[in-house]
Amino acid sequence: MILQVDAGNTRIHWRLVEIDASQAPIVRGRGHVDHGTVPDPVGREAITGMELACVAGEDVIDALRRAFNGTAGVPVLEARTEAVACGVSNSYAEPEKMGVDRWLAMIAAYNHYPGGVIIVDAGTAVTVDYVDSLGHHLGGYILPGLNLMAQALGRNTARVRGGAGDFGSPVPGCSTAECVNHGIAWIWSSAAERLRHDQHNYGLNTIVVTGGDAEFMADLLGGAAVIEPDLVFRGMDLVFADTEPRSGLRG
Ligand SMILES: Nc1ncnc2c1ncn2[C@@H]1O[C@H](COP(=O)(O)OP(=O)(O)OP(=O)(O)O)[C@@H](O)[C@H]1O
Ligand SMILES: CC(C)(CO)[C@@H](O)C(=O)NCCC(=O)O
Ligand SMILES: [K+]
Repeated sequence: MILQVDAGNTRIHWRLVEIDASQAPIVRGRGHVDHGTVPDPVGREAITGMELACVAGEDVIDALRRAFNGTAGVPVLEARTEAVACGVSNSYAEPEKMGVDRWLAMIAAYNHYPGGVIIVDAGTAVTVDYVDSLGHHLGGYILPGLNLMAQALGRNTARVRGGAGDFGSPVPGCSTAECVNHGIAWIWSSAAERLRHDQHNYGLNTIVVTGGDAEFMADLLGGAAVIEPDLVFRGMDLVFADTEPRSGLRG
């Protein structure tokens, strides 16, 4: 079995994947980056490889490497952003500067949704990427995530405090908490309109949404979006398809 780990800036997500024809996910879990959580799935001895995608700090990568190389002795493959992979070509002049979560999500989305795709990853930050029907990354956006917007307001003002994470609807707010929360809903509903506009303009078939706030974003996009929680992991499935131990066991 392969342990896949996606380490973001807020949370670490992981899943165990069977290496047979099905390559089916078996168990999954998540932990908080702050707590230095290292995935500890049942039957660690059954893990024959680890695949890692990390946009968190080097300390997080080191902790994961130590935990698995050290105690389990399994090979650790770390995904890197490249200029070209699995049909997708990167628009960055310096591809290694692009977060590998974005890159893997683009690869998975392009390979599963033909005809051009917009990828929205609503995590700590919200990233938006456009990939056309030929696999060309047209470019993207990096925005503060929903919680980050509320936190930034709270941190930099004396009297503005958000509510409890329920952003509600974009109607005008009538209290500080409502003004903050509805403001966030309002900004993102405008962004959703913009996304649908760009989708049409650039001729992209599908909008795929992933990340901790995927449902919130998909609601704003109405029927226009597909929620795909495992986009980063599915990108790993593709970029690591020909590496050990996957390739060996597939025969
Ligand atoms: N139980 C939860 N714990 C933490 N965040 C949550 C939770 N439920 C929803 N969220 C939302 O999910 C966001 C984090 O998304 P995600 O888990 O994709 O983070 P991440 O992978 O660390 O992000 P990134 O990849 O941008 O660093 C938070 O900003 C928050 O708005
Ligand atoms: C933007 C985030 C934080 C989203 O997780 C990540 O992809 C990242 O750290 N990116 C590096 C900068 C870039 O992608 O251009
Ligand atoms: K993420």
